[in-house]
Amino acid sequence: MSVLDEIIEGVREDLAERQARVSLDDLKERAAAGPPAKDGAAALKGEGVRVICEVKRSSPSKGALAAIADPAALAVDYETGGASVISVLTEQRRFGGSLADLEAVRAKVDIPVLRKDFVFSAYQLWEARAHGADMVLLIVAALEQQPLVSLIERAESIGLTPLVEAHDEDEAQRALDAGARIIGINARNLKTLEVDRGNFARIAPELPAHVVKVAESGVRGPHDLIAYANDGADAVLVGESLVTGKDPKSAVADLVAAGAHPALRHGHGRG
Ligand SMILES: O=P(O)(O)OC[C@@H](O)[C@@H](O)c1c[nH]c2ccccc12
Repeated sequence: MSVLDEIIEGVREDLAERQARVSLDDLKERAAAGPPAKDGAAALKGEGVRVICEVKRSSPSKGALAAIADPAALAVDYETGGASVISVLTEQRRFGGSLADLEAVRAKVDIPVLRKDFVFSAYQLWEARAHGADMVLLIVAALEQQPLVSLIERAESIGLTPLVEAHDEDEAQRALDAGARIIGINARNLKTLEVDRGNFARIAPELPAHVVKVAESGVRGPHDLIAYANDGADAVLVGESLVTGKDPKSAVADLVAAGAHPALRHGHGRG
């Protein structure tokens, strides 16, 4: 069994427990009572390279990364540093996250918030919306094509902007076929946990211009952002280097400054 399969098995068990406690109708009511979702796509477009900052306590590859007693305070630091979107891991067993984290972050920031989890059901989309998410991650490697198509459509119909994650050419093609408008290329293979920063450079140039391209994982600092920018990234998604660093606010500011550099404008350094 791959790491991804193991994670999904745990997610299924935890989901069954929540589904037994909270009805879909309850979630829909909560979602309707809250403010409408913010436009995640708009937040990632425009000049320069945008930075998505992640609240991440642990990971299957590295174990514990940071305690993060106050995820909302960290998210405020990210926002103050210039983040465009906050990603909140809600998977409990391997990443140490929760829906409570998502809700706490949502309450304190104004920028769009992404629910980062292993989503395979409409129930999880409603959970995301009910707890304040504006965006949701959908992982191609974890989904058959038909569910992927349905989840993208369903997410959009309830106001969530899907970020569709691929890690190789085939998955990127499946994401495109499924109608994804924002595609994340993960440097990490979720089945083996190996990181290959070359993934993005291989795949991104093949994607149509209208697709928002997000480089995910392995960004250690501004030099990695600039490399991704030169390969056509519209945004980067950063977790570990921010939560393990001393000063997340200034680390984000350094990334944002690198991403806003005039040399990267107009085709991100290729024009
Ligand atoms: O911590 P990093 O290397 O900066 O990576 C962040 C993010 O890309 C990573 O957490 C991630 C990318 N895709 C995922 C899917 C599920 C869980 C986590 C992820």
